[in-house]
Amino acid sequence: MLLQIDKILSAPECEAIVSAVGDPALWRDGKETAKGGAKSVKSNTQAAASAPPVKGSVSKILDTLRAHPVFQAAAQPADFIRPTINRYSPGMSYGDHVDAPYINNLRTDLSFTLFLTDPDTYAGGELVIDNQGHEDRIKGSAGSLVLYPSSSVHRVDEVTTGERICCIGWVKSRIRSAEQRGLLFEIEQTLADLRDVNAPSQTHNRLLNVRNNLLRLFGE
Ligand SMILES: O=C(O)CCC(=O)C(=O)O
Ligand SMILES: [Fe+2]
Repeated sequence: MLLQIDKILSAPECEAIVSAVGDPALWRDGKETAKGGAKSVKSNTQAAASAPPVKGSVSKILDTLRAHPVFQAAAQPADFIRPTINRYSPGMSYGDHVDAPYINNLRTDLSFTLFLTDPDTYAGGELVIDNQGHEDRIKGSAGSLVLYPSSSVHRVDEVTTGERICCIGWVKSRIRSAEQRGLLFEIEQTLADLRDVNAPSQTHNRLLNVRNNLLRLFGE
């Protein structure tokens, strides 16, 4: 399942992060963290994770994701893995590749890209995800996020003008099976619908109990 969530961060929050990581001394060659075939097709820069402004920005982003009900329901995060602020300047791209199955000894179930710069400010830079032979091409507004299975072949098309800055990362989910995670997400959305129509609390609680018991059954 590919999911886009809008307005995870506001425009001023995105601008604040982009300016916090603006010092050129913070940026490293993205090849440093790529493995195998991905290394040869990766051309971007990444903000040094240990630098205080980068740490602060990433921790704000992770706090926001943990508190976001739709992200939480769709990803069921057990761990966030190597969240990274990346940047594509003109001429940079990341060709077709697959992400490593384990990063820092944690299984990568889901990948995310949180766009920090507005799509009007750069040309190119689409995130292109293979979806059973069909290509999903995503260029989100600043503050929006795309969540996709880490098992998909994907790439970032060349940026030709401007700068594409994003926070990317991986999630180890409490629910390993994408099918089970998808069913739980459907239930979660139905719970939200029941709340919207002020369904009797007994009805809501019964479905909530099914959700909770499936979490116990499917969770690791
Ligand atoms: O920048 C992106 O949207 C994705 C980057 C990516 O695929 C990666 O770093 O593995
Ligand atoms: Fe990737």
